[in-house]
Amino acid sequence: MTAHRITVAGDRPYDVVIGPGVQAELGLLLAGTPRAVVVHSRALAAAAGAAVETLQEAGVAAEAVAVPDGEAAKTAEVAAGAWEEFGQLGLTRSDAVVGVGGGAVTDLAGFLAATWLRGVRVVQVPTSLLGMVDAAVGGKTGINTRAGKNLVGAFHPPAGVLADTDALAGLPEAEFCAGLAEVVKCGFIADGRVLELLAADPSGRADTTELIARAVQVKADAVAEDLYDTGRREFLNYGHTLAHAIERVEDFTWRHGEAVAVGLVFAAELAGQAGLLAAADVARHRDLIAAMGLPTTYRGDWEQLQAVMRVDKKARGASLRFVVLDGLGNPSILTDPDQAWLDAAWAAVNDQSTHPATPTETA
Ligand SMILES: NC(=O)c1ccc[n+]([C@@H]2O[C@H](COP(=O)([O-])OP(=O)(O)OC[C@H]3O[C@@H](n4cnc5c(N)ncnc54)[C@H](O)[C@@H]3O)[C@@H](O)[C@H]2O)c1
Ligand SMILES: O=C(O)C(=O)C[C@@H](O)[C@H](O)[C@H](O)COP(=O)(O)O
Ligand SMILES: [Zn+2]
Repeated sequence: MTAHRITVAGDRPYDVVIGPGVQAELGLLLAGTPRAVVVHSRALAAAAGAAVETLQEAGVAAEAVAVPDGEAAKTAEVAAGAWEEFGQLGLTRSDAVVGVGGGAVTDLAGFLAATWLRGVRVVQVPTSLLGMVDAAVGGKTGINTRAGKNLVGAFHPPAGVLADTDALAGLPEAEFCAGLAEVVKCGFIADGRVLELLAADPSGRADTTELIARAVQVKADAVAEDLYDTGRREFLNYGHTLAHAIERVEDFTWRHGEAVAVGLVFAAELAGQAGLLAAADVARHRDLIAAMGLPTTYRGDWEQLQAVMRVDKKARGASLRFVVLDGLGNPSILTDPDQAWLDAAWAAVNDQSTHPATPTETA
């Protein structure tokens, strides 16, 4: 099977390569680089080992640096520990960082690359579906703080992204499913074909590579126009205002994609309340997301969630801003929606009678 190659345009364009075995291109991408550190969690030690080997065969002195798994990687303490290791390894500006893992590790690896010596190259090798379709692409890097998700970070585009679909064979089903939340998000905001493919096969297994390529194209188009998130890129945040609040309130024990799934239903309900989205399209959100095996409801403290939403990066001063759809495929920003609309949208996702156990409990 030939690989898909999607170029993300910008000052320093780069390719996202998608397909089986594409990790082997790492040596080519970093040829001539004296040294590289491969940042990974222990869960991905084998994939990181393969990356180190590929680099060494290409003449790059490569070392693996292990960090905690999942959201536990995205802390100031972990970043500080990695900076110390980079110092001991003597990483200079001609060297590079390679991120191997899910979105949490690629977010951290990107942040380390953005901050070390005020910026060294990073190549991302995402191993989760969510990392391939979203996190590893676009140069948003960051870590969490007690106040919220991704509150510290930098825009630091990668030098390349190698989405090796062979890695998905080892990805747990619940993680694959969580990654589909970002895929269906791209369907709702920009690419109706994604919605058709997922409606025909909600598991996402029949057309995985096409779905990855379509989601990456949606992201590439937004990032190329608006790297710094001041306009069109904000639409990629569809569903994330509530999602990030859920993640924070749940102490980052909810999968990002599962929180996004609830956030998408909430955002659709909000647009319905605002008279922007037809009832059938609101129902389409809920039905498709449920068919995909993702949560559509959440039981939580509405006052607390609203307080956390106020530190969302889209907020401006006292104004809350939400990405909503003014019809499918037509995202826009809704500023300071009526409290009654917010309360009604919350009531629609806070349906305790159908609420399952938290996703990580059922994994
Ligand atoms: N920077 C961005 O633009 C952006 C976009 C979307 C999401 N994100 C971030 O990405 C993170 C979520 O990423 P995620 O869903 O990949 O979660 P994750 O990184 O926590 O990975 C989920 C789990 O899957 C495991 N895993 C990953 N690949 C595997 C494989 N091939 N085989 C077996 N296990 C594997 C990981 O070890 C981890 O336990 C969140 O922190 C989110 O904020 C960032
Ligand atoms: O790339 C973007 O821009 C996105 O909004 C993609 C999101 O899926 C992603 O979760 C991102 O990390 C959220 O960004 P944030 O700025 O809200 O932290
Ligand atoms: Zn996201």
